Amino acid sequence: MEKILWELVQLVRQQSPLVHNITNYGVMNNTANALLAAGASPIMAHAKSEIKEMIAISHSVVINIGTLDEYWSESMIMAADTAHSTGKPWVLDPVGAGATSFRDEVLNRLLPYQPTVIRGNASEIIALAKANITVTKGVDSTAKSNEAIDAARSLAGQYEAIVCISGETDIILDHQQEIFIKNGHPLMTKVTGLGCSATALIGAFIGIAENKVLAVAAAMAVIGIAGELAAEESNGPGSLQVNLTDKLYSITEQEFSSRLKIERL
Ligand SMILES: Nc1ncnc2c1ncn2[C@@H]1O[C@H](COP(=O)(O)OP(=O)(O)OP(=O)(O)O)[C@@H](O)[C@H]1O
Ligand SMILES: Cc1ncsc1CCO
Ligand SMILES: [Mg+2]
Repeated sequence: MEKILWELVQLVRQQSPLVHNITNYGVMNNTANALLAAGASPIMAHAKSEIKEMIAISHSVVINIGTLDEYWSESMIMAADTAHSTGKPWVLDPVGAGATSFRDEVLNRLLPYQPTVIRGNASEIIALAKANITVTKGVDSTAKSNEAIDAARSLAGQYEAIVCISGETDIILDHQQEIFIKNGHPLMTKVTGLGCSATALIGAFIGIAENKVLAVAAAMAVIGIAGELAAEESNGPGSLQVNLTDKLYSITEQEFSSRLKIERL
């Protein structure tokens, strides 16, 4: 497994996929830098007048609703529609799902365009499944991670999507398989938008890999391991952000393979 995932890390470096991002103001810069450091080529663009042409030349699309507004939500829906109808892989980051009815309405309009991947933290994945009125399965008040897995399974089944729940353990699943990755560092939660960077990296990996589940696993593994390596050299969140970008750029096969903590069911 290390070998296959490492080959995907190398493939992103060699092929430098163009990743079209409609993402949020909070993370636009660090997300673009994470993509560049990993070897991909980012383009941040949200004007409705250029969405279709931009998607035509891109390998994949990232839609992140972090700083949603009325104009951007229309761009996102147009982008999701275009990606879906032209067969471009796309990833949805449902930032703040469940926080407001506006977010939930926009998410419910995006989901029918069948994201290739949905990546959120546990509470976002739970909220997304709850907000989705066509989901018949209720969400039990059991332990949080189990609840997120049920929500993720439900979303994966309904939209034929791969769902990734990030956190201490990253869980990646589709209707057939579940992968658990236990890399990363708690300090990563003190830097804004590392989840958004993870989503953007997923965009890069699904843009070039045939096997989309392994693509998501490779993206989550590389950011988790880069985060661990970076945390060991950092004094706090500020230096972690900088060191993590450097590690995404410089990570070696030896570092990747010796640290990877993965389980596949
Ligand atoms: N407690 C933890 N221990 C180790 N790694 C963690 C922990 N929490 C998060 N991570 C890692 O941090 C990265 C971001 O995941 P997180 O779940 O914090 O995203 P998020 O909540 O969407 O963040 P944001 O909204 O700020 O972008 C992932 O690579 C994840 O594996
Ligand atoms: C802090 C913040 N607010 C909206 S988006 C964002 C970045 C983390 O998702
Ligand atoms: Mg997030």
